[in-house]
Amino acid sequence: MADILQNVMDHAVAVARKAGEVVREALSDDRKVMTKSSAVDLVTQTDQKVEKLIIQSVKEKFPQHRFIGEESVAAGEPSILTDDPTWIIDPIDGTTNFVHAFPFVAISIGFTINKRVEVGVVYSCLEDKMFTARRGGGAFCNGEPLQVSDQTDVHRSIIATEFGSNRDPEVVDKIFSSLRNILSLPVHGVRGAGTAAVNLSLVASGCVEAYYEMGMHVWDIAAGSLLVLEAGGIVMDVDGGDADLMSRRILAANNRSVALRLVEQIAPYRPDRDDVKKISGKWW
Ligand SMILES: O=P([O-])([O-])O[C@@H]1[C@H](O)[C@H](O)[C@@H](O)[C@H](O)[C@H]1O
Ligand SMILES: [Mg+2]
Ligand SMILES: [Mg+2]
Repeated sequence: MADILQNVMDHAVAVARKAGEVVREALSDDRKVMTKSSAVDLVTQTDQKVEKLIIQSVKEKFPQHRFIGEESVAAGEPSILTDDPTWIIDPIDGTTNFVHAFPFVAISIGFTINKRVEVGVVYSCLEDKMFTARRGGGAFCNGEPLQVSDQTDVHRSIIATEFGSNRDPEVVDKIFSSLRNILSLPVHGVRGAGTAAVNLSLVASGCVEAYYEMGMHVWDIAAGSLLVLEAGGIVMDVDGGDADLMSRRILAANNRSVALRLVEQIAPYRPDRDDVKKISGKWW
């Protein structure tokens, strides 16, 4: 098992680096923008090209492994997590940033066995930061070990979150209700990098104390959640319950005391799960 996981890690890092090159080059091209679940859920040909590149390369090396890839799911592939070895891929996390050349864009690759993330690689390709984690083996950025912040007081914390791409009025109300509660605690600040994977790497790096979101997908958080755990942090549901990769809800924090103060402030809602087939023939 140990050797397999090392091979997986090495391959994930190599292919993420290659994908990052493609993304960086594409920044100088015209970016034709298409939409998916809503008018602000963007996708480009580069997202699709990079996902193909990653899946093809992994298939050659690990022909038995399964995949859950953001753009494959958008094209109709199922998004079901099984006990089999599975690569969970977000070819461009931060597509809106990519479209606008806002400088945080990541390739996120998580690898699960028995539905548990064993390897996580987040390549923040415009910063050239390669974040890596193996379960039980620590978290690293460009080879340097990561450690979450030791702040226990939420009032002295920075909290990361995102607005996502769901503009239903009830969802927007919940987002603002959580934000108002958290800002008024008060906290030192609220930030959002525009990519869930980078937000998680910021928690792992100790630059922000926590990140929460509802509505993101398993490919946004699979790799980054392991970074946080391996840097000494915790990952849970936004209501304080157990984390569930497919629930589209996450609260990742440096420690339990900060996390539980946030649980009290977050107005929760339940997006459709990643593993629930909503419309026949389409997995959203
Ligand atoms: O679409 P994408 O750019 O891969 O991923 C999105 C980003 O992570 C964004 O920060 C988050 O708010 C969304 O929920 C994600 O879907
Ligand atoms: Mg994403
Ligand atoms: Mg993406």
